[in-house]
Amino acid sequence: MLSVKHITKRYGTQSVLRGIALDVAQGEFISLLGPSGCGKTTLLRILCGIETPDSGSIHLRGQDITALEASQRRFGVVFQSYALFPNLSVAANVAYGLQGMKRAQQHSRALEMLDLVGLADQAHKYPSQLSGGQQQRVALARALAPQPPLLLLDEPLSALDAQVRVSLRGEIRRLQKQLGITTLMVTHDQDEALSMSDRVVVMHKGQIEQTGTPQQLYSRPASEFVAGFVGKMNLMPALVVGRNRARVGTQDLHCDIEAFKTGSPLLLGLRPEAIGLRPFVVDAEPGPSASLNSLRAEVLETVFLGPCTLLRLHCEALGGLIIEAELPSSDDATLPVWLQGQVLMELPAMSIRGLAQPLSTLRAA
Ligand SMILES: Nc1ncnc2c1ncn2[C@@H]1O[C@H](COP(=O)(O)OP(=O)(O)OP(=O)(O)O)[C@@H](O)[C@H]1O
Repeated sequence: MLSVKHITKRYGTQSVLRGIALDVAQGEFISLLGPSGCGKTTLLRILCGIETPDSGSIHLRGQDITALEASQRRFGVVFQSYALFPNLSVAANVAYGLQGMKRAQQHSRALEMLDLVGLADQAHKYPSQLSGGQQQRVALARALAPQPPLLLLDEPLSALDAQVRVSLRGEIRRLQKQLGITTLMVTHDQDEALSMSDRVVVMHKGQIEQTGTPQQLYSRPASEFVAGFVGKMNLMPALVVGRNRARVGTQDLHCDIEAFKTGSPLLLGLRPEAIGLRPFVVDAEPGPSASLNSLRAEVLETVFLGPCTLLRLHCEALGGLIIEAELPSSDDATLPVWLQGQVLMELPAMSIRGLAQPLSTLRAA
């Protein structure tokens, strides 16, 4: 439905976007996720038509729209600041973009949209009489009223307090699915991106680092940056020593690294919640098996986080690395006594991923 081809943008000597390419299907909800300054807002502004790229093109349903003005593109846009007209009623704000329609039609369409966002009874009020969350719902109704081909959301929830933000996430997603409107949202909040999107585009230094479903990004991050930005991950420098086997410190680990060549250095990634812990029994320490790597470790610290407890573990065999594990809290939220001193740390082979360049991309290069 939307195709972005090799967009580049410089401001002076700074290269802000470097060869962005992205295809979006009809009805998809895509998040552009990345840290401050990675270029996501610039990309959204280029899509809106309020900024021009230095090179590359944008195609909507096969038509090249790169040279079209923002007003000709007719995209719905919602900004972080609600940008409502303070001197117009809520209904008049929503009707604002419906200039081509007759007045009565404008009004009934505005009421219909306000009904969709649950604000039909607030139509007569002025923006200053509404809460932040309500104002953002009005902005959403206004953006959707002219039935735009594409909805662009620029950090739409970041000005709201935490509770409103979470409930509006669900509301925006429900509405987007109901209307089947193709949507791109800029955010720096990973929870927001993971919970709302069909696919997430992770951006870093003006480039796309990885594109995938929330589940793909979480379970198979392609790089150290994605692993660190989307959730938490233990990172272990390693050397591939055989098929699905890598050495960390003095320890060989079974892991899920099919695509890596023997002899190549790589970074292994392991989520804290994938790690199992058992009591350590002297002389009963099992060695690594093909499915589970069992290693002795010392508990350095435990931090209670509510739904889980974070443990920092020192593992001599892994070259003295500090590994973080997360244990789900029990009913009474107390930790077993054996979680002091020495424990047996179990690292499931299938959860240990390779994060450096896989063999296939090296071959392609
Ligand atoms: N009009 C401009 N003139 C010069 N530099 C700009 C301009 N707009 C953006 N930049 C620079 O381009 C880089 C990317 O900015 P952009 O706003 O796209 O990042 P972002 O990922 O959206 O960050 P944030 O989340 O902080 O908004 C930044 O270093 C910014 O300072």
